[in-house]
Amino acid sequence: MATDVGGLSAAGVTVRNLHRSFNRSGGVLNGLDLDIAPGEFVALIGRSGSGKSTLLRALAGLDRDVEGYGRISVPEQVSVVFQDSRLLPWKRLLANVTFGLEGRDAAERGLRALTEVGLAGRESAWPAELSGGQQQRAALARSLVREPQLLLADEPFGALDALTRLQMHELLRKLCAVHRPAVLLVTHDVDEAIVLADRVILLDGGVVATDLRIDLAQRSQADPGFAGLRHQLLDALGATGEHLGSDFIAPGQRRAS
Ligand SMILES: Nc1ncnc2c1ncn2[C@@H]1O[C@H](COP(=O)(O)OP(=O)(O)OP(=O)(O)O)[C@@H](O)[C@H]1O
Repeated sequence: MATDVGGLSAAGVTVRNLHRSFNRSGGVLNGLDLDIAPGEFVALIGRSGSGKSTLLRALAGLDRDVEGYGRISVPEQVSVVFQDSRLLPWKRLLANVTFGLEGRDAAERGLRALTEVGLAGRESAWPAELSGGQQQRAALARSLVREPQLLLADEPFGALDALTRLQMHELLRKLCAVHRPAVLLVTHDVDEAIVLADRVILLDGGVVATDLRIDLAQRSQADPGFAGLRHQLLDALGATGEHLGSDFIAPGQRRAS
């Protein structure tokens, strides 16, 4: 994967002219350009099949075939969180969080990370003993213990109930304020995107079709600017009124897990 993009910050993300197709029926990514500054939180939305996960996998280095179809520059330290926690069921929590971590202070760092995500005292638990929300907290701890410069998250809260999602939003915001990674969050939830991100980008036709900066005084639906941003994004998705589809989440809806 290319890492030299003309002296741009190594702590940010730069994508230039990225193409990806899986068969002859056309491209999923069609010359996509994207920049994410160090410490910036970007939410990625788009209809089902618009290529969100394809882009995330390319940035994560999980799609080797994407090489040669554009230029990608990501920081050295990248962590990925998925919808399911992907904890190893045969390892206790601390061992999961520190898996692959080097250094004599690995356990100490792991315990600190577990405390940060609200799982202090659960280091000896097996993953199966945790709720879905707790497992996602552990997945966040496993990511952040590596001090990533870039956190890639593919619908990390998609399988959680509404209340747990709200708690996870709080947690993620707090963790990002402390650790300051650049973040790319794939989500179907427009509200989640607005509440969490500095910028929301919409993928359509294999390119960034909308790029909206979020400047809310308070990060909640109570902010007077919230409804306008939501309407703008739903409009861009073609999701208002009779065109409301089922492949993303409109206000008041929650995706079934
Ligand atoms: N490994 C693969 N082989 C063949 N086709 C693929 C592969 N990965 C993705 N695709 C296709 O590429 C398109 C984009 O898929 P992708 O998963 O990136 O979309 P998405 O926007 O993340 O969708 P969703 O919101 O439903 O998760 C889809 O048509 C999908 O079938």
